Amino acid sequence: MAPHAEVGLDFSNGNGSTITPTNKDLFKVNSPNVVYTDNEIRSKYTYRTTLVNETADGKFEATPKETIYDFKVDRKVPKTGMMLVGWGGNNGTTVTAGIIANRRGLVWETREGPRAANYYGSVVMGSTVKLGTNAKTAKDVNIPFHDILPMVHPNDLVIGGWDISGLNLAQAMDRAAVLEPTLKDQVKKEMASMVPLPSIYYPDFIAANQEDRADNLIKGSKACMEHVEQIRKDIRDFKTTNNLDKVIVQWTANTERFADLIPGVNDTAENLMKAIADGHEEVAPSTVFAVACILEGVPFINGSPQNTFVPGAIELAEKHNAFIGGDDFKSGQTKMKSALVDFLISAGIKLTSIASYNHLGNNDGKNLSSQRQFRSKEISKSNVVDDMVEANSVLYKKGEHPDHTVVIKYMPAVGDNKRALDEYYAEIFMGGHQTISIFNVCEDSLLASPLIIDLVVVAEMMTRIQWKAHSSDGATTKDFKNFHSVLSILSFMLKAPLTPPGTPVINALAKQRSALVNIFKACVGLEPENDMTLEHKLF
Ligand SMILES: NC(=O)c1ccc[n+]([C@@H]2O[C@H](COP(=O)([O-])OP(=O)(O)OC[C@H]3O[C@@H](n4cnc5c(N)ncnc54)[C@H](O)[C@@H]3O)[C@@H](O)[C@H]2O)c1
Ligand SMILES: O=P([O-])([O-])O[C@@H]1[C@@H](O)[C@H](O)[C@@H](O)[C@H](O)[C@@H]1O
Repeated sequence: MAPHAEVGLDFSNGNGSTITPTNKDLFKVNSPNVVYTDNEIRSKYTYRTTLVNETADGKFEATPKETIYDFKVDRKVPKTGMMLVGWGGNNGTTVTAGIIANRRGLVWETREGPRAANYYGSVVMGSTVKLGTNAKTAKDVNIPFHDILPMVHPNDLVIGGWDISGLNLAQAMDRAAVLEPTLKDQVKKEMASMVPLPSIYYPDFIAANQEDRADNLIKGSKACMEHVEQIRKDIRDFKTTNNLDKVIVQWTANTERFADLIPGVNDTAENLMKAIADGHEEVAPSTVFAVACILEGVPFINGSPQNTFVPGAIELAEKHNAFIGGDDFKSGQTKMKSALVDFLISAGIKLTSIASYNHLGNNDGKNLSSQRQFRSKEISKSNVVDDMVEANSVLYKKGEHPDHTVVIKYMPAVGDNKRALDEYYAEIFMGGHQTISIFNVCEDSLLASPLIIDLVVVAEMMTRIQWKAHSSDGATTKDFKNFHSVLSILSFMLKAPLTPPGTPVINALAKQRSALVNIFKACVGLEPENDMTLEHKLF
């Protein structure tokens, strides 16, 4: 019997043998539940959970549950384009220069001596995951995250995008004042040839202080179908010109004010499309970009905190089986918060207040100096503790939560080098208190740029993973399906993770990373990392 027939994965390359992984794969899973061919990795994965029922006397009954999934991964790594909205900004210019520097293996002089290009801060390119334990030594074997599945390499990304400012990327990089001159000198020729496409500009959605850079515009100051169609054409032209297989679009433009949620305007896909056609004032530029990408079948990720994905946009994505993700890159202060709060509360320490202040002097800070744009950021920076607090009914009564204040001030002098000051105040054993004070200098764009890379690489990978479930009688649904349109798997990189409607939001950083790693491991038939290490305890 073919080694895999017994698990319903009888899959050969037509001449009766199953092709093993090519030598470019760092590892091969040796399992009857995993089949490799030239084009695909197929796995059969048993997902184990526990269903809990509350009994009449207020106790719980826990019942283990097993669901078997088939996963299919397309192994062909596509030629991929990354189009950034706000390409001429601090993040856009920095991530572009960073990828060029890595692609060319650049080294540049600094006061502390030579520095070489790297992808530090990228979970995909800079972290490792545990593959298993060495059969002989029983020591952990850890491999680069990027090698778990056949992912796009950032060096191969073709980069483009839009900006309301017409500066070329070299001029914009100088304006951003993020990178060392000795590095800029080595990439500026290539970046000078990069010019952002004109974009849509609806003044009421970003701070008035942004108007002076708005000189590269598509005609029209409110939503219309012409804007949607122009953006779709831009994407198609970029794909054709660069002979791309895939394009992923990310919003790294300015933070917009929240859009009002209005029944009949943005509550359904149909109403949103009608609102755009009617030029409704409440449709934001970021939502127009999201709609254009959904209609074009291109994943769209929102790196800013505004509510781009109004209910109508989410419904439209679901209808078109298109991928969306967001919101708001989780780069410095909030990433620290989502780890520290998880540590304190899961250690049984009762966090009672969080004071979260920062000042920065880049254009993002300038835009956020306007109250309505700041409010978008205040929301995304404040909600990040909710799940951890609600999960601990020992420390917190229902509805009880720590005091939490977020302050952001614009101080031009410090530029992109944001100063974050946090105080965490907690109740500890027998009426004691613990005060944790953190001073965190975040070079904001150097922290955000690797997240832009992670979001593109993971989102693209998700377009090549499909699944189907085995029913209790062992039958499976006929066709493979995509993951849900809302890519909540991206949450590790985002402050306010967008999740499928009605599903829980997980902000705890360790849980977010665990979900990302273990879903990718499941796609090659590997068990989730559980850290029990029984092999080191039971002997
Ligand atoms: N650490 C970080 O840098 C960080 C972390 C989390 C979130 N963010 C968010 O990422 C976004 C970008 O940050 P940044 O520091 O690069 O800001 P930035 O102001 O330097 O860049 C934003 C760019 O967007 C352009 N722009 C504005 N409206 C546009 C539109 N409608 N179409 C196309 N371009 C438009 C601007 O001209 C500017 O070049 C902001 O929303 C910010 O809040 C940044
Ligand atoms: O990611 P993080 O460091 O918590 O949050 C940051 C804010 O503190 C900062 O003021 C803002 O300009 C950045 O866009 C970013 O959102």
